Amino acid sequence: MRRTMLFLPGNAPNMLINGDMLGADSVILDLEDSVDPGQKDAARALVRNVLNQKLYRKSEVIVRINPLDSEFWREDIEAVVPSRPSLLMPSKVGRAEDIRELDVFITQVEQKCGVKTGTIGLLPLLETAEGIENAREIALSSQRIVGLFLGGEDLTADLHARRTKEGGEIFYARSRIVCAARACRIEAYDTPFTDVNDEEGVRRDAQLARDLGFIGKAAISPRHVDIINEVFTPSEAEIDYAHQILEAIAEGGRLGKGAVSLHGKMIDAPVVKRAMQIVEMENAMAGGGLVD
Ligand SMILES: CC(=O)SCCNC(=O)CCNC(=O)[C@H](O)C(C)(C)COP(=O)(O)OP(=O)(O)OC[C@H]1O[C@@H](n2cnc3c(N)ncnc32)[C@H](O)[C@@H]1OP(=O)(O)O
Ligand SMILES: O=C([O-])CC(=O)C(=O)O
Ligand SMILES: [Mg+2]
Repeated sequence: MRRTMLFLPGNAPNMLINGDMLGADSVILDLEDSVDPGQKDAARALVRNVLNQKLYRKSEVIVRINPLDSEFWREDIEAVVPSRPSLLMPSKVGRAEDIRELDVFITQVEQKCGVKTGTIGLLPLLETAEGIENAREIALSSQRIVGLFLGGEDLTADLHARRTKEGGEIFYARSRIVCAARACRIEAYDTPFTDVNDEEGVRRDAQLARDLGFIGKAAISPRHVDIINEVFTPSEAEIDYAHQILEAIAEGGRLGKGAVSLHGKMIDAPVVKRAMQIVEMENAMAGGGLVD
């Protein structure tokens, strides 16, 4: 499960040291926008140390790298791939060709440092109008890709829109990313909510994302982690209802019915599919494992 993905600036040792204790399923060690251009070398060295020392035992480690039109991305990859993060998050991905170029370079670095080809996965960050429009082609551009990630802050700037807590300005992008990801049988992950102090706001924003089909969400503050985890974890009531649905349809099946009524609501194949998704999540939680 990647319910909560906590961003940590790659040049903030105090945050990096504590990052594994904050309850996030994944951490995203950032070499991009939270690191000043003059600090990129220092951040790479720090992130590599964190990876080599295996400071993260509970959270999956993802490294966000600089965009392909920057001078930094090759050095980012050379610095961290030998230390094998689970995933790289390329930022501001606009086109499938960007990912293909990146894939070739990652393969070269993997070969150079004796890492098996294809070990490093990719979670592209789509945060430009071009990236949103090309979401499906990007999703299909490399076997390394495990999901698509929405970056609402840069996207809003690129759209010349206004960022609101309600998120109307990114509604289309959210839906498009979920649809493109699911069309390619991968998952979609939502942008962070940036008001650190607004706990109700982050809860509402996470609920909206889950309703739309995202299976996890970024956080920029440890204060958002428990809330996001809760929203993306099926509640006991949801799990109980899912089991009731499976029992009701099994009983219907014995009577030769494909649609039955449960508490006045119609239960048929798509409702059963959704119930099975909840039960799968319940089982994944019980297993406690990370999934791709
Ligand atoms: C649009 C984008 O690109 S988002 C992704 C890039 N941005 C980031 O990575 C930013 C990550 N977050 C942060 O840097 C900070 O949380 C800020 C700047 C947003 C807010 O900073 P502050 O107001 O100082 O946070 P706050 O007072 O809530 O911090 C409380 C504690 O949590 C720690 N903390 C804050 N954010 C994080 C984090 N993301 N990860 C780990 N620890 C953190 C602080 O170090 C502090 O610890 P301390 O009490 O031991 O000193
Ligand atoms: O990675 C993210 O979700 C945050 C980000 O860069 C953005 O919103 O521009
Ligand atoms: Mg961004």
